[in-house]
Amino acid sequence: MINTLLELKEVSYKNKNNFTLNKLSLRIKSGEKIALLGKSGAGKTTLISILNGTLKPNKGRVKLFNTEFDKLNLHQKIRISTIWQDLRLIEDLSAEQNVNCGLLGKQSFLFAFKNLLNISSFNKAHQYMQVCNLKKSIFSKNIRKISGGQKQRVAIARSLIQESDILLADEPFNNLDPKLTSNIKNLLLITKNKNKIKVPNTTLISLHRLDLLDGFNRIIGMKNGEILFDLEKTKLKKYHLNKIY
Ligand SMILES: Nc1ncnc2c1ncn2[C@@H]1O[C@H](COP(=O)(O)OP(=O)(O)OP(=O)(O)O)[C@@H](O)[C@H]1O
Repeated sequence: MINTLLELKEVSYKNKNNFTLNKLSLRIKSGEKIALLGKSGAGKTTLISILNGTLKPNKGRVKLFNTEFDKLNLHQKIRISTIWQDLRLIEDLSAEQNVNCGLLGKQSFLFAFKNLLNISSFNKAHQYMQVCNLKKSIFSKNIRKISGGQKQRVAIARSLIQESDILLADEPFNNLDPKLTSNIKNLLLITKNKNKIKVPNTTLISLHRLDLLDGFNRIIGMKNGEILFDLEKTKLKKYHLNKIY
C-alpha cells in the first residue's frame, strides 16, 4: 500500500528475560497519530525498538517505506526518529550540543567534529529548543546540570531537529508539568504549528495517562507482548482498556 510507512509482518522476538513478542503484525500509515497503551512491562519499548530497527526480530519482517531495514540507506533511516524513554543524551555535552546530534545523519563529519569541540553553529538547535519551551539560560549548560524536565525537552528537540517523517516517542511526557505536557503534546500532534518548524506528520507515542488521548486517531493496546486491540480512537470503549490494565 502506497501510504504505508512502516510495517511489521508476523514479527516474533524473545529477549534475555524470555519476554516475547509473538507474531505481531502492524501497519502505520502516513498521517496517523497513534497512542500505544499497556501496563508497565507490556512490551511497548520493545515494540518501539523493533519499529525503529534497533532490535532485530527473531522471525517476521519489518519494512520502512516498503524496504526491509537491512536494505535501507542512511538517508532513508533518518526519516524515522525516536524519543527514548531513557532519553539517551550524552552527559558530557551541553544541551545545545546534544540537540545538534539530531543533525548528524544529514551533516558532514566536519560538523560532528565541530559540535564535539563546541564550535559549531547552534542557530537551528536554539530554534528547536525554544519551541520545546527551553529557556536561553540552559542552552549551553551541561546535561548533568539541568533538571529532569529540561533533559526530557532536550531529547524531544534533538529528535524534532532531525525533521523526520515518522516519530516514535516512548513516554515523552515523563517529568513534564501539566502546562509543559499540554504544550509538548500539541507540538507533537499538531503538524501545522505557529513556529513554522517541521514536525513529523506520522506519530506513535507510548503513554500511561489516559487523560492525554485527545488528538490521537488510533489506539493500540498491548499486554504481555501481544496487541490486544488496534482501533480508531472513536471506537475505544472501557472494556478495551479493561483488557490491558
Ligand atoms: N534489556 C533487556 N533485557 C532483558 N529484558 C528486558 C530488557 N528490557 C526490557 N526487558 C523486559 O522485557 C519486558 C518488556 O519490557 P518493555 O520495556 O518493552 O515494557 P514497557 O511496556 O515499555 O514497560 P514500561 O511502561 O514500564 O516502560 C519486561 O518484562 C522487561 O523486564
